[in-house]
Amino acid sequence: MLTIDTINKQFGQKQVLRDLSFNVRPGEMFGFCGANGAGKTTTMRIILGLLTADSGTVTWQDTPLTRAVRRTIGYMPEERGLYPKMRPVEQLAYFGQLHGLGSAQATRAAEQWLERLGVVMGPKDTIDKLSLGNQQKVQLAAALVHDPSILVLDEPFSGLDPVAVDALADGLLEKAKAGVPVIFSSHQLDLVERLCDSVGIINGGEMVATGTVEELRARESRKQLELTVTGAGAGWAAKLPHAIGAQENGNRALVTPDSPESAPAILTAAMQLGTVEQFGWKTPNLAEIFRGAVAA
Ligand SMILES: Nc1ncnc2c1ncn2[C@@H]1O[C@H](COP(=O)(O)OP(=O)(O)OP(=O)(O)O)[C@@H](O)[C@H]1O
Repeated sequence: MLTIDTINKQFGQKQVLRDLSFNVRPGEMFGFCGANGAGKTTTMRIILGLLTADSGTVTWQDTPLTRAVRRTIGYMPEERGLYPKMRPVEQLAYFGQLHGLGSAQATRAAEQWLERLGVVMGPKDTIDKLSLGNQQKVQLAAALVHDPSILVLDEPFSGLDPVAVDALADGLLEKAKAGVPVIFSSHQLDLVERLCDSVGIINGGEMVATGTVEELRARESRKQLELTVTGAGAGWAAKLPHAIGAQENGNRALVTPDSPESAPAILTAAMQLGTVEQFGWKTPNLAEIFRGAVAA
């Protein structure tokens, strides 16, 4: 298991990470979410050993990460670092060899990942001739080419077209299935919700929520009621008792009760206003869970 335990990091006077902890098991996809500047990249750099934490530890299988283990991590940095005048296959094969692959094996892996991620290029194109999205795919291939034992990817999906998103998602799921722990940061919460076994939400350098999407959902559930009421007339939702918030949209409304126990009273009142077609707790999606967690 990859364990990030009580990490703290300060830049100058600014505390950027505060007692940050989370685990990622072999084979687990961990979605790392947080607003801009929340501390995701800093955390990933500490995992990679590119930055040193002021306190706290990063361990893999209960042992502090050595240089040798860190060499087996597939890392996609936020700032992309490719050699613009190299051809993608040469670049990737070079990275593969730096990580210990033989020359033929590295070239074969490079070609496979370029094809798999659908990099569109001419046979002689150097990296600077590729579109930004295709350069991004080459950068991703660089993290994957050496068959990493851990994957740490900083916003790997940003800027990719939907076909490339699916190709990368398949590639990551395959790695996870093979037992690799995969951490990726993303602002695309629908994608995180679809792909990840577990999620961490960081806010101001603190982990404010971790768990499976289902666990986070359970914590956020029973907060909003969804109602459909016909024949009640405009402004009906505002007339409901025990509501501290109501968004009405025609026959439908989202109502925030003052407490979960107020739901029956709200239902009774709605039945007096019109015909209740539908009534129940709203299932929050990850974006709503995220907003709730960072606002708390
Ligand atoms: N080298 C540095 N020196 C000073 N401050 C830094 C440095 N690196 C990051 N920071 C600050 O640390 C905080 C966390 O930044 P970080 O890049 O980790 O956030 P992030 O969650 O990855 O954001 P984003 O989603 O925008 O990429 C920010 O306030 C940033 O300005």
